Amino acid sequence: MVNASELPKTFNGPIDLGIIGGTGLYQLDCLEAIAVLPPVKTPWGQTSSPITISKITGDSEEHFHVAFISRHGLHHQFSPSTVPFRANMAALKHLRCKAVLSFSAVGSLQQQIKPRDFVLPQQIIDRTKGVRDSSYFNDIGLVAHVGFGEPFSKSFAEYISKFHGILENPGVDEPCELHFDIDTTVVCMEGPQFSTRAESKMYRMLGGDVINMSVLPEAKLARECELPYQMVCMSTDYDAWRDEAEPVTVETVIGNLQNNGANANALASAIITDMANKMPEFMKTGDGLKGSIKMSISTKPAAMSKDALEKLKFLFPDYW
Ligand SMILES: CSC[C@H]1O[C@H](OP(=O)(O)O)[C@H](O)[C@@H]1O
Ligand SMILES: Nc1ncnc2[nH]cnc12
Repeated sequence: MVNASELPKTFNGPIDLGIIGGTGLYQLDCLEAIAVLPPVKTPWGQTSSPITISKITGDSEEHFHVAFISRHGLHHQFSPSTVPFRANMAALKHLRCKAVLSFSAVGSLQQQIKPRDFVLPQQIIDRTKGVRDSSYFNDIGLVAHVGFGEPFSKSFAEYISKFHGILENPGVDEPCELHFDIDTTVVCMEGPQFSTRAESKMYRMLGGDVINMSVLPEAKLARECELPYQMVCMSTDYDAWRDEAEPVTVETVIGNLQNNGANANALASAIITDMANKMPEFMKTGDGLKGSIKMSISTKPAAMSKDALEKLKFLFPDYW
């Protein structure tokens, strides 16, 4: 394998898929890098990590390009509250990604979602504390309200769920499952501390299935960038709701990261290979999101701030 420092630091063509790796997934070994962009500067700050660009050649010799960002940085230096979420999503949009696939280590709030199972949530409950910058449209002079009733891309989730057979659980009798249902809900808490037992039980009452600290504002920002977005949640623990068991610790999480990482690589590899052979419809059409941001702007053109518009050109060079 070529040393990252010997690879080009620029890449000019459009990227097809953006991938965000979370805890324990700081790179995707299934991908061979062709360029490594140093942390990208955006109007919302610098990305949390360099962006690794990879090229996959499909059956028809067409090239498919992937950009990978490590959410917490290559050395896990950004806590969930300090991840530069706006910069990360803006960089993927600027690179002209057509969709974003995100990975996250989560706690399970349901008995049937075992540690090492994967989950494709379709709903979110927001338990963050308002300390994260969660919009590109919160400045004076450019206000927009995007629809967020269905925060994930159902088409993308359906596409991913085709590959459920890929997950392995070596040395354990029970197979790893891929859970996907229209009501499956991820709770996003602020952290960095884990939940109390009482909170964990409350999240179950609210209808939570899994819990993490990072789906927000990532999913909101993807929506504001008109990007189809799906998070693959990888269960590492049973959080704190089970009275008979010790509440989650980081050791429990780490204990399951290795298997989850291997399955994440296998799943990503299958998805990318399939996409390289035939681009899925939701990526070709934009999954109904194309042009949505223009319709969501409330500010009258005469009152729009030049500064705000200038920043947004980074995301939407053709809109204003
Ligand atoms: C180390 S456990 C808590 C940590 O793990 C998850 O990270 P990510 O979503 O980036 O995989 C969770 O959201 C917390 O940030
Ligand atoms: N129990 C938990 N709560 C929040 N984030 C997590 N990430 C992994 N396990 C978690």
